Amino acid sequence: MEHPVIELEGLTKYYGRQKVVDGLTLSIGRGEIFGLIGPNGAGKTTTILMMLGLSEPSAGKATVCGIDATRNPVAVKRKVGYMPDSVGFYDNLTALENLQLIGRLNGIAEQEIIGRAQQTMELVGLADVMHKKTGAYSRGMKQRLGLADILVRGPEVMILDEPTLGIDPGGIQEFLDLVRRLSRQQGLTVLLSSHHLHHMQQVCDRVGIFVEGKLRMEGDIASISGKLFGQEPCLVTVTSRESLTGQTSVEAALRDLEGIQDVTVEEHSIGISCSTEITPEIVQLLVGLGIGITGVQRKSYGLDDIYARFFDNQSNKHS
Ligand SMILES: Nc1ncnc2c1ncn2[C@@H]1O[C@H](COP(=O)(O)OP(=O)(O)OP(=O)(O)O)[C@@H](O)[C@H]1O
Repeated sequence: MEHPVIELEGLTKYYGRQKVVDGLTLSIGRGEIFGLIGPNGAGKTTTILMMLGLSEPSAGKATVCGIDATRNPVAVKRKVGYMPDSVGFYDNLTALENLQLIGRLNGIAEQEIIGRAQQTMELVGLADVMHKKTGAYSRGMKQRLGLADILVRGPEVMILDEPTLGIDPGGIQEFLDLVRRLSRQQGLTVLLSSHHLHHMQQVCDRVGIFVEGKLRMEGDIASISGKLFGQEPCLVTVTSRESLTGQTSVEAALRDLEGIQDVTVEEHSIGISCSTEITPEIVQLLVGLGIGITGVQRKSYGLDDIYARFFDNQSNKHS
């Protein structure tokens, strides 16, 4: 990577004798959305705190926007907006007043504050409720206000720790869409931490799987999936309107296709495993045989499979 915005080199943290982060090396590029994925206690928050200069590494280095976070935490703070897993605001002030206060505390010129706060509320989709007291805000609204809190300071990097915690499913989708839109619009680099695989899959350009303080694997979902499941057969399931019971010619014809490994015919479905992607050939053949196809499904491997496979390997190693 040419000019990484976040660069971690051998980052290590001990708490007493417990090694919580273990030689973490990682680069994140400008405008990238990166997901640090790991179970509770993996060391995500500790890593984030070291990136912000709020916790001192036992070894290694965290550089953000070219600044050593440990040596110069104040300069890093100017470049990075951080949203902890629970965001606090003054409940008896309106959202706009809260945001103005944040602007003031961050040294934004008084004549600029109101305009900038209002503009930011529009950006995060809270313009119509900005005069409401934050005590009456839902968790999802507070998370949006958390983004506004970051954006009003004009950062280059956003670090969001478990941002989807406690938001309802519809709210999560909207929140993640918003993060992605903001990142793309403003060229913001985003680091999210989470143990919610599906959420990260929706928003991240690249993810790192982080377990027991170690980065076990990183890349985009497709490349991780390729590494883990590249040798796996393709699994295709075709469902039919008519009963396939006793139609031995269908099975025989499928078995003659190149790349077929196995065929299982049931009453209204055929399960096919193949060594390469030949779904179109399968469909063509079945249509040619006059089968009334009602559905075709190809198993694809997502983050859940990656995670499950990864932990399966882990538990095999430990057993
Ligand atoms: N200040 C501290 N002193 C001692 N141990 C700590 C401290 N902070 C964290 N730990 C321990 O370090 C490990 C990693 O914690 P960390 O909070 O970084 O994990 P995490 O991946 O963010 O998990 P979670 O999702 O639960 O927040 C845990 O075992 C935790 O108990």
